[in-house]
Amino acid sequence: MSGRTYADDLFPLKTDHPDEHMSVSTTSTPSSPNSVDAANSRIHVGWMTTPMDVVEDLDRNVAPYCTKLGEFKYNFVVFPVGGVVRAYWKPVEGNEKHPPVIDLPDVQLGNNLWESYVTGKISPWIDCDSPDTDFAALSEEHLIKELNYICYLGLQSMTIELKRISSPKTAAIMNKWLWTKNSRFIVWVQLPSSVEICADYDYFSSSNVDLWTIWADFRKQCNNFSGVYLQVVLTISADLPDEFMEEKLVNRWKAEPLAAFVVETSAFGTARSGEAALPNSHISLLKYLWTSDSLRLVLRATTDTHKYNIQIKSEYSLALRQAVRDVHYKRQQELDEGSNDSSHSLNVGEYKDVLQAPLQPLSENLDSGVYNTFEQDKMKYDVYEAAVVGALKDLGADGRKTCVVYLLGGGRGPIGTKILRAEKEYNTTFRQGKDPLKVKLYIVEKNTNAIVTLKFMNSRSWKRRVTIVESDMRSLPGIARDRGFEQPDIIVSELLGSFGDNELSPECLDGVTDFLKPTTISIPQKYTSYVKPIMSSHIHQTIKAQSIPYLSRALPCHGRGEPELEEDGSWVQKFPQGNVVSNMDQIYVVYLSKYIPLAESTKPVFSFEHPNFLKKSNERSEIIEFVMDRNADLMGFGGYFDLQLYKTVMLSIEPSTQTAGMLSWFPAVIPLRDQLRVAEGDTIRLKIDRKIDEGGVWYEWRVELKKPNGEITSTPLQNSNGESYYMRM
Ligand SMILES: C[S@@+](CC[C@H](N)C(=O)[O-])C[C@H]1O[C@@H](n2cnc3c(N)ncnc32)[C@H](O)[C@@H]1O
Repeated sequence: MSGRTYADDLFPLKTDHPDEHMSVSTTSTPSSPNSVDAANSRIHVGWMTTPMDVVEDLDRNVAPYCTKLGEFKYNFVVFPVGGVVRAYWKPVEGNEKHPPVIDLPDVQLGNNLWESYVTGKISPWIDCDSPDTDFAALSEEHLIKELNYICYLGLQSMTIELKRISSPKTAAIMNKWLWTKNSRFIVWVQLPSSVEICADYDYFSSSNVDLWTIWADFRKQCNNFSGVYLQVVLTISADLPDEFMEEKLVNRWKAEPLAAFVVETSAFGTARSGEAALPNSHISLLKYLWTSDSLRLVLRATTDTHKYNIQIKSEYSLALRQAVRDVHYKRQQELDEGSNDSSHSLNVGEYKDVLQAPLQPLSENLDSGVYNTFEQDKMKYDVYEAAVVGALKDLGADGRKTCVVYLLGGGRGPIGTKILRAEKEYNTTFRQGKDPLKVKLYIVEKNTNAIVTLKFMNSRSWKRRVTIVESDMRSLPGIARDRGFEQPDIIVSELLGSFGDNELSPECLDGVTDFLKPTTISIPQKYTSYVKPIMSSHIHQTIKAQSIPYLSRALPCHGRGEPELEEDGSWVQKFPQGNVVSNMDQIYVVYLSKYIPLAESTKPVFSFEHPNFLKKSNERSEIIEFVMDRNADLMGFGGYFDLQLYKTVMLSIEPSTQTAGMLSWFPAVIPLRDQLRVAEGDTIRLKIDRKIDEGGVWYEWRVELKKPNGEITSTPLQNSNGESYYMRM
């Protein structure tokens, strides 16, 4: 059995092209995982059929046509869905307009081949946004016909090329189709190669437009439909527009559902070897945006050289593969080399762009698996140990013999172990083994299940040195009085979420203030949250699209409401604000991948210092301002924090000071209900409040957008009264 299929015959990958290995980097051997052969099958290069290909009866000879393309190393084809005769019909001015009927017979290819090897192209003459209303109506009618024929053929993907800056009618048809049709295929929206070639381009009125805004408007007109089905394709011609040259503009495509690049043959020059080659600027662009090997490359002939120089077809496909074939491989190698122990034990890749609800360890007891995940982060605990050593050093300078330390919220005890190690480290380093300082350790934990582990640890690892207190720390002052506990010299805690205070560390630690000495040191001493504006239609859609299965309608959620018993006996959590609003008005934890920051640096939001002897309120209200430097869609804000454990000993997930190798906290995301279009020079102001009542804490936020002309608009207030995201005390 050869294992060959009909598809192998259709798109054979092996050729006898003698120059093949010359035109591809000579550094890899065929047996390496990144060899030419591996790249041929891993990187998909397609051929877009154009009028230059048209031969007699092509619409009925798709199979031999594809076989020929396969020999030139193309592994799919972008073919007019109604056939080439219809696709290249030209309406004649003033005449009755009757386009040729769809005539691309399905039985010439197996259904699986239509599915996997053919991307249907909408006939280029179709222009639903034409100012000629009759022609626009005709175009609408025929666009629907072609969409239906794509379904009939069972194609998995199709492409429609935008000819205009503004295509609201085309978008409306696609929007209705995407939202209402059962048969789903991926829609590739192919952008023009520059704004200037658009049919409705006007030098004066189009000055603020770029290719990204053409796409973003189209996506918005399709109500930001899921990027799994609505994707964008960039066209690369000989001249690259500025927005493909400037990094901050190019990187916006990393936040969009980019499907493919259509590279025109006019972009190719000739290498010294005499073969077709792309200019360096084009290669850099492709490399920069090649975020995954699942992206596709499509060759579009804009010249007819290939008719006379058949071999150039393989040169094009090889040059395209060569441009990107190392990118993903090298990136992976770099990641593997740069990763540390913690990242190996926690496979962070699995978490990319996955929404996680922030933990609420105060109101919900954590389980053993979650504690186990925390404990993989060696770095965090090492830094805690260093902070405790620092505090013992300062306190121990007076020669004292004991130091009373309380670990508040001990979990399964990893910081307890570090505190005892810090004692040893301090005695070895600063007391040279003489007059050792003894740490008297108390561990307070309210999770009754974790107490089982703490007691076990005490007998097995800590030689019963630790006093385990099963209690909410806010009751500690009373308990300590009743049981005669000593006041602490040091309190140590780790009650922090991705946005710093969002696991209610301030409220918990304030609860022990009455029990402290004026000299008690708190580790941490201070923490600050930070924000940075971000763009990501993927995360926006993911948050919006969350749904609650019927049987999960009463599971604990994060709003203020409690589940209610229905008349039919089922329980349900009601969201008077609606499910979508409730989704958007929450804070998430996300290992951000498909996003870009819209500012170079973060700005601080809320700070808390401990001990809070002055009993300062933990309510906060801040306005944080950023000036936008490009056209973009603001999706919301990335949230981060840093933690001053003791003096200069810090932990941080704030990007500029991030603790290397620490994985305990992924960034927080504070979303807006809708993506907000901003332009270069606009100012955005995040107005965010931290509010408190007797039952809990919540954030409320909105964004004010100020245009350079002074005009101000505001997004709706989110999470008013903690309806959607309420952190219970
Ligand atoms: C984020 S976990 C950290 C656990 C542990 N220190 C570690 O680093 O692995 C916070 C712990 O504090 C406990 N906790 C939270 N609020 C508390 C409170 N008010 N009183 C006592 N324990 C609390 C939780 O049950 C949880 O075990």
